[in-house]
Amino acid sequence: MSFEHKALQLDRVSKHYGEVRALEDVSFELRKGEFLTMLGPSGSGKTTTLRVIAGFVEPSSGALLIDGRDMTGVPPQRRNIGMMFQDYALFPHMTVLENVAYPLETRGVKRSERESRAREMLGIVGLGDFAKRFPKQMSGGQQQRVALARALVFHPDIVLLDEPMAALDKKLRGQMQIEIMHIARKVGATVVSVTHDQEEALVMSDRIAIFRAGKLAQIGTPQELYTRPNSEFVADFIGEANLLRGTARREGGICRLEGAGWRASLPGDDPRAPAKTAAVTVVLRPEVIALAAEGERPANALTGTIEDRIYLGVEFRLIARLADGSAVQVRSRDLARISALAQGDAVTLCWRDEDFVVIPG
Ligand SMILES: Nc1ncnc2c1ncn2[C@@H]1O[C@H](COP(=O)(O)OP(=O)(O)OP(=O)(O)O)[C@@H](O)[C@H]1O
Repeated sequence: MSFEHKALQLDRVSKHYGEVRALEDVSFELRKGEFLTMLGPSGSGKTTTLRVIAGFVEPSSGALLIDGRDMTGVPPQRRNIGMMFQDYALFPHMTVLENVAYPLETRGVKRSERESRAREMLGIVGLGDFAKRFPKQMSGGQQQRVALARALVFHPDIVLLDEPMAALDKKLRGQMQIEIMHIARKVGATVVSVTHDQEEALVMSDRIAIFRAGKLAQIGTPQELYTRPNSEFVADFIGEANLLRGTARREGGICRLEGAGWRASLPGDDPRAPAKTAAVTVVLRPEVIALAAEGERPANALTGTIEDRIYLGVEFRLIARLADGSAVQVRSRDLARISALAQGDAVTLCWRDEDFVVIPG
């Protein structure tokens, strides 16, 4: 067994402001070098979690450990944490090099070493030639990389990013997401980021933590959250999801699932199969649904009528209306067959056993 410390551990952390439960029993751990993004609706507890880690907010209960050390009572300046916030607030009267060297100065590193380390970090963020400039002579993306260099230069245990891309335009944001991820990986930084941007979370993160009303709804790799969401909330929050309501019941060794206009089945020993008759919601991503072949009677199927068919170049978006009036979204590259369909046509759609998620209720 390895005794290496986790870079970060939150153990049942809660934060209450009077009646407001900003955080409730939040627990997770990060390995060294891991990149975690916190995602969730406004007011769900992301910023509070970031502040608890930084030490600006003391938890009401629970424990926070950084590199195995309990942080209770340790003030922010005594935690070895780098931060890059929305307004990355570079010092306007200092050169780029002085900005990056600043955290080393406050930590008592001597001048010659400060300068060489700041230069090295500027090289890593691709700004080796900009040391003598002032922030206002740099573009938004460059300024942001200076801020990142400043957050990383003192080899922090953890780097906190709060909406790091919010001030950038969409195109630059996409580039910077990849760049920041690469730089963090290169220096082996353990990163906790907060964003409202789902795509940003998917692009940058080793794992994503989804928050809902102060609680951790689910934490996992982007693929795990997308393919195995544990709730309707997570299914809806990451990507698009069709939610089919129905009932599951046992029939011999098989679990049959059924609702208005759809049916599916699972082997009885499949972990997704409920043990006894229960209300269920089936989650189907639009791209796992296909048109059934002529005359086929698939085990996992839904029948409906075509309501709309939208051509998007590489694929079609199909909207089918089920018997109970609910709509199902399909994304398909079966261009030839879908082109032949018209509004109001009856269709049978199908999907593979491994491509659906069953959620109780
Ligand atoms: N100092 C405070 N006093 C009282 N309530 C607070 C305080 N700080 C946060 N809260 C409340 O705690 C809850 C969680 O807030 P938090 O800022 O962590 O959410 P968030 O997920 O970061 O939201 P956003 O995406 O809008 O930034 C909210 O209901 C908020 O109003």
